[in-house]
Amino acid sequence: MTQLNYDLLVIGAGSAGVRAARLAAQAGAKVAIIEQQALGGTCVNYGCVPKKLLFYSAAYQTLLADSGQFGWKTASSTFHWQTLRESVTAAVEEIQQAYQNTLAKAGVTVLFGKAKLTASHTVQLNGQEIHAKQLLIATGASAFRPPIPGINDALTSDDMFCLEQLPQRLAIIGGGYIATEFAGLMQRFGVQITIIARSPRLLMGFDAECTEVCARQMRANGIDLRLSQDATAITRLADGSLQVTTETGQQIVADQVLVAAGRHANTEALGLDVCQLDLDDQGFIKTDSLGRTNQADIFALGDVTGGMQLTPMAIAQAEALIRHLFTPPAEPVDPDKVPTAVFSDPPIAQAGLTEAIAKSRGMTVKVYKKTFTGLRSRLSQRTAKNFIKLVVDSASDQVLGAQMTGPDASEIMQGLAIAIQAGATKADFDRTIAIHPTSAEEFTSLTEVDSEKS
Ligand SMILES: Cc1cc2nc3c(=O)[nH]c(=O)nc-3n(C[C@H](O)[C@H](O)[C@H](O)COP(=O)(O)OP(=O)(O)OC[C@H]3O[C@@H](n4cnc5c(N)ncnc54)[C@H](O)[C@@H]3O)c2cc1C
Ligand SMILES: NC(=O)c1ccc[n+]([C@@H]2O[C@H](COP(=O)([O-])OP(=O)(O)OC[C@H]3O[C@@H](n4cnc5c(N)ncnc54)[C@H](O)[C@@H]3O)[C@@H](O)[C@H]2O)c1
Repeated sequence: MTQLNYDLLVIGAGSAGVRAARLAAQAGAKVAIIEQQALGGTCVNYGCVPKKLLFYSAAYQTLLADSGQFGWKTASSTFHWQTLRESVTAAVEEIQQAYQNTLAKAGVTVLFGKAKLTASHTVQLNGQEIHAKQLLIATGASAFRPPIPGINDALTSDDMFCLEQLPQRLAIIGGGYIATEFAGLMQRFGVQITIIARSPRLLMGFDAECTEVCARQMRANGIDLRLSQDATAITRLADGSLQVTTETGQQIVADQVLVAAGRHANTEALGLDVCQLDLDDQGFIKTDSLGRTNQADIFALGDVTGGMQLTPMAIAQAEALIRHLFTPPAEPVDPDKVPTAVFSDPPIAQAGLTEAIAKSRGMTVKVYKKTFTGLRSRLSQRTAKNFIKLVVDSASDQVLGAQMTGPDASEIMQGLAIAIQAGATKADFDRTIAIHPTSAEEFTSLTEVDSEKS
């Protein structure tokens, strides 16, 4: 059996693993990274990147539908899924290649195959034993299938990117990021959507008013939202369609079912028992804020550790760990400062604290918010409303959080996240000169609302 030795061995070449491996190699360590599928992990291959490309495609539906009011005489347009799917695949392959080049340039050895721990410093891969002084587990997460009869007939988000053809009717189980994003995309591509969500509203971690504005618009777009409904079974009917039954006896018939009920840690068959790593009650690897596990020299980062399952979070954790190992001290990532967006239709974005979180921590806050119609809707005649909100600490005037539902929310929020990170006050927002005419300018002129009365 061949033996290989490294300073750091990374398992999983997704957002967390690739960043950690590259930085460690640049700091002078002898590093190898093991990947069982494609470089780039979920974000590049089955997540952020292909999803956002579908999102851009879906936006054309709106633009084309409204173009007449803006003076364009267009021939009737049709949507061709296979063309989009092939363009997206080609773009993803280019990014995989860019990852390969980046790792090679940094001097990281890339090994393909499924890694399994055989001792706390030893991994088995394709019949080889690999030893490392330090081990980093960055194996990510995959779609969780709730244990209900027929669940194996459901698709996961991974499957959505390789569909041969789009279904006419899609039932989506779940009310989080993936459910709302795919509902919006597929609806724009002409698929009839029903969402079956256990929660009383969509996107429970987001501001309730933001999600309400989004849900109202989703309904207006024709999406059937069944909230507070727990799916209890999926049954294949005689004509090949699938029927989802809920706890309250509702029955939804569709051609395909997408399960988007959260993601579970990729730790199965990894051999974690040989090093007695502590896991939480959902199976995620327990770490401290710098990625240290209960075992010396074994670290874990990204989705496999639970918490905020976002690419920038995985990358920031990797940067903090490598700083801790090579150029200490390192500052852990502050989850309160992680902005996020849902690429739903309309999109939602937030930075900092929501009103509910701030209040649950006993903070006294002032709330500023506004519902308005974007200028574009004046010509398109759309009824969609934008909603924006600022949460401000009453004592210091510091802006604790910002939220938005509406077009470009994610792009606008990235700028606001910088202001919040820098500790800007409401007075700073107010004395900022607007860029006119934009939706973002509304953030510079918000007046207070008594959130208890509104
Ligand atoms: C549909 C979807 C859309 C998303 N959209 C966004 C978005 O818009 N913005 C955002 O910030 N986040 C988004 N995310 C979340 C984001 O993709 C993840 O948070 C991020 O990819 C996590 O990175 P990671 O490195 O922890 O894990 P991953 O990227 O999942 O990487 C883990 C890698 O480990 C490999 N692996 C697992 N086990 C083994 C083994 N035994 N041996 C070898 N290799 C192994 C896997 O094949 C995988 O490549 C989305 C996720 C999904 C599913
Ligand atoms: N734009 C982005 O940044 C983005 C996009 C997609 C995914 N992601 C990441 O991926 C993660 C996974 O996405 P997700 O949408 O699968 O998870 P999620 O945690 O966002 O939502 C899961 C949803 O499934 C529901 N649910 C759970 N068990 C259920 C059951 N048995 N029956 C019915 N409903 C059930 C929950 O109530 C919740 O609404 C997200 O938490 C997010 O971190 C991020």
